[in-house]
Amino acid sequence: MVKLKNSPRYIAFNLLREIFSHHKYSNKVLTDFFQNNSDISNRDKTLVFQIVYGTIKNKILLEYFCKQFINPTKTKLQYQILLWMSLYQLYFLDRVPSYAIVNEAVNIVKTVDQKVGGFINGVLKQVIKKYPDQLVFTGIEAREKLLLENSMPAQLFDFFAKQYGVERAEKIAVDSHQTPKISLRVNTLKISVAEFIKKYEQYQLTTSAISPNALIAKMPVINSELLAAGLIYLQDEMSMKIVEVLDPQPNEIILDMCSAPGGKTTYLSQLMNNTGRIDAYDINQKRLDTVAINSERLGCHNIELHCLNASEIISNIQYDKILCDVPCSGFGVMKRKPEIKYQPWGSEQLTNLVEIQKKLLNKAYQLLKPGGILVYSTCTFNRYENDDQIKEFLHANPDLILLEEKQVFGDENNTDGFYYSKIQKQMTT
Ligand SMILES: C[S@@+](CC[C@H](N)C(=O)[O-])C[C@H]1O[C@@H](n2cnc3c(N)ncnc32)[C@H](O)[C@@H]1O
Repeated sequence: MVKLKNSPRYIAFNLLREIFSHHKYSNKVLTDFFQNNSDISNRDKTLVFQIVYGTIKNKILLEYFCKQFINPTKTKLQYQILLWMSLYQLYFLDRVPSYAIVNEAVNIVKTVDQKVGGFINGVLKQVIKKYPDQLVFTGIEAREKLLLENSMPAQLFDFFAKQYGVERAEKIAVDSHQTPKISLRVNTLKISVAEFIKKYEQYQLTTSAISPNALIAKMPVINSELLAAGLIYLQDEMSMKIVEVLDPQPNEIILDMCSAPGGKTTYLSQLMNNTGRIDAYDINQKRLDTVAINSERLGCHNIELHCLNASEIISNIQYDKILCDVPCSGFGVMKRKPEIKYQPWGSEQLTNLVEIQKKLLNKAYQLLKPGGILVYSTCTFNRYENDDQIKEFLHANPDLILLEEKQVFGDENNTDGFYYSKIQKQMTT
């Protein structure tokens, strides 16, 4: 039993249960787990990561094939999860023979309930008999195939199609299933981009067409010494672009209303060359601690942290510039966090987010000096959170001018999807 508890599949099963039962984010669950279990070998870590991430990424497809053999309404979620992850290993990973996958699934389920071993064994053997080599679709239409292949819930697809058209929704679905690039920001507080490229060519780096300080790596940098030394921050190119749109200058006083985990805050600091001051707020203390850790690692010394609901800031400061990078539905980062697709998105959840964003925007308006610049951004595709939100904001505050607005879709440059608008408060006459 001790052996089983250390097995990557048993670990993956438990992490997947946690993610699916409590709507948690896989990157957070995986990071926390590995931080608390540093004795796991790199090889086992990779397998756990592959099974967890691959099962989530392909959940709708795996569920579709499992349903041919079980009645999901009568099968507990945890047994379905075990079947999904077993099918993922059988048809997407080629390292392990099928009998080993079946045996281990049976042993895993026995730790939950001895009596269910036969059921899991039977289902998996039927699946292998029907699909000896690969999972094949029969008799389904193009739309259903697209949704299954990209594990896109039909309701979410229709939501995108209603707002942006069917063609765009199809691109969103396909992009949501791609593998994101390894994009990193060179911390020019410590090293220049040119020097970095020369010194670390083993990561097979290429420059970015989107940001001068971004590089794309072919080799993984996740466990590298570069992170520990604060030479890089793992950041999507579009996330960097948003900071560049705000265009922070040395010695300015800048407000960052929703700063955690600190990707944009520390980039602001970098572009200001550690001068001036950034007031960085976040409502969540644990997440704000991460901003502190990242700032320390990157050598950013012009950041003051405040744990508070930023829509309730009481201050006389009139900021030169404000970044309002609000909490949002996050549909632009589905290829990094595929579980976003399966959250129970209803009008209530989305309306709540829109209300929070509106309050943050209203506070930003109060705290922006005349002539000052505000950048509002989300990492999502949803007009209510994006262009409609800003239209209403501008309508309510006629002294604001829209300087720039953009909805970026992830397929355009294999980046995360983002929306931003750059707004200026007119000088009083
Ligand atoms: C999109 S994330 C920010 C990402 C960050 N700007 C970056 O680039 O690393 C949104 C953040 O807003 C925080 N948040 C949510 N509601 C808030 C509020 N009312 N006031 C301040 N922060 C809030 C969340 O805790 C979360 O960390």
